[in-house]
Amino acid sequence: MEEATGMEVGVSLEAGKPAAAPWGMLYYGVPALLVLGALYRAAERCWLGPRRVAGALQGQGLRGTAYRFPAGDLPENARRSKEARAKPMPPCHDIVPRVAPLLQDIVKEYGNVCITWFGTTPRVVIAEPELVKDILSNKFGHFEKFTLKSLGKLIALGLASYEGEKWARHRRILNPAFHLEKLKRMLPAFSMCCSEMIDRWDSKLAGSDGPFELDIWQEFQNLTGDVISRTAFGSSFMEGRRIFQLQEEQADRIIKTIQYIYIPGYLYFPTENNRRMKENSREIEGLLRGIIEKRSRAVENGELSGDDLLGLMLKSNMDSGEPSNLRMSTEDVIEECKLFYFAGMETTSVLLTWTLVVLSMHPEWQHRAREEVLSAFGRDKPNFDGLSRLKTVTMILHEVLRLYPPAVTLSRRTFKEIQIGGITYPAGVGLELPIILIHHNTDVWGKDAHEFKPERFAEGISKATKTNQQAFFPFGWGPRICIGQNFAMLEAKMALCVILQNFEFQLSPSYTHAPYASVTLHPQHGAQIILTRL
Ligand code: HEM
Repeated sequence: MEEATGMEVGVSLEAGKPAAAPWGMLYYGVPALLVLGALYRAAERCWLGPRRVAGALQGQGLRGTAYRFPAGDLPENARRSKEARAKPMPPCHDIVPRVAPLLQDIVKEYGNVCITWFGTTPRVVIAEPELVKDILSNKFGHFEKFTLKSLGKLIALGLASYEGEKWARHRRILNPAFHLEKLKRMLPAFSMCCSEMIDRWDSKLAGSDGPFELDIWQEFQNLTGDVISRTAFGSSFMEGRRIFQLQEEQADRIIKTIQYIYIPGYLYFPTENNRRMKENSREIEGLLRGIIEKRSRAVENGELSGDDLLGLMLKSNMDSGEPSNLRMSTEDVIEECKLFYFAGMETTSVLLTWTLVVLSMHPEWQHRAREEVLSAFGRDKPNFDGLSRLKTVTMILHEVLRLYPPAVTLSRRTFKEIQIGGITYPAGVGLELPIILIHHNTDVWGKDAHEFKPERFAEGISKATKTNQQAFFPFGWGPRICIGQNFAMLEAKMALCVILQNFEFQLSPSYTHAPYASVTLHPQHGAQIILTRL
């Protein structure tokens, strides 16, 4: 079979006339130009653009890793993390070499501000607390969040991923739901979930008083899942639970995907994992739509909206004074509800898990915390004012958040050209803010930075560092600081108080200390604790 030529096409188009040379040029020329254009765009995206940006930064003295086509440092990071995960670590709090081995080495070699490669994109690591604070403060709107929108849609968009006016509007609407006054009204829900957890633990005793072993990582995921289902959806608690179970599966599937995300269109590949993620996403959205539409009708009819996050959000949306086209739509509310789970459930269970592990390693602090709790509440249910006054418990939680920050790193991107620490960054540069490295920096926290010393927080957060500088960012900083931080601290205090009132705990011989960074800072092999009834 002969190859088609431009002439033949010319003949067919021109009804028998001999084809002229321009038709042949058109036939070959247009596709060739299209292919060249696509190749140029790909080269610009994967090679020329990144090299230009990196060159501009290196020209100002920034050092870092060399670009390796096409995935940058991602494969090396995956390899180093896998290697670190293969070995447990001694039961101490110097966890950075295990949790972020490559990041630690890069910063050691190239300094606190240095270049790494996230796939084809240069990313500057900024491990200087003052610079991190400036970036997160975002005074002049020079930074935006670095989110992968395609993945975001499968997990949750919502407040955490928006920018500009949309973010400001959603933050205004959501803020009232997290006011202390509203949280106070959620306390009975926190308390009920904690009591149910204690009842579950008691049922494991099966009539004996003897010690028993539990994986508290699982227990706290159940607890915080219950708390967020109850506080987000109130009476629709059981449907909420189903939604959050699906969300949990979704999170596991996303983690499997993330290492391939630099491959263009990877999410559209017909893999089993991709198919299940899309199915889950549809089911979650369908269930949420049902709950939201029912509740929206009730709010519009002036019925009680309820004290749960959904009701408060719908009420605040209706009272916002915004014209109806600027209020949150059902789609918007769906994304915010999905986000509550991701932002609020896992982070708090991580905090509680490491708190029990650390208090098992440091029984003297467990004892001090119990004394404080018993003198504040005896065996009664903890109340809002009492919880707000706890000093030792707060110091302990802060020290755990410092050593084991649930969100290990934060990221941003320059939106406009900007100077940071004497370096001019063009627009579009990714920034990685390694909270865990800053929290473990001996120059900032002193030689004992890797030790558990809650007393460093005795005079408050601002006096906790050696240098008196702000270097404690477990909830972020600036306008995008965690909207749920008071919610999380209240929930963690309530759970810890109830546990201290009822049980003494220590590490099980089967426990292996193995923190690792998944979406948040997980215990790789669970957290087996032995509990003894008091
Ligand atoms: C110990 C528990 C928690 C930790 C450590 C934590 C940590 C964080 C951090 C570091 C950020 C800032 C992210 C950034 O700047 O890129 C953030 C934002 C956020 N958190 Fe939390 N969080 C916790 C609990 C919660 C809870 C309980 C909720 C809700 C029920 C929540 C909802 C959010 C939301 C909606 C945002 C986005 C705020 C915005 O962009 O305006 N978080 N969280």
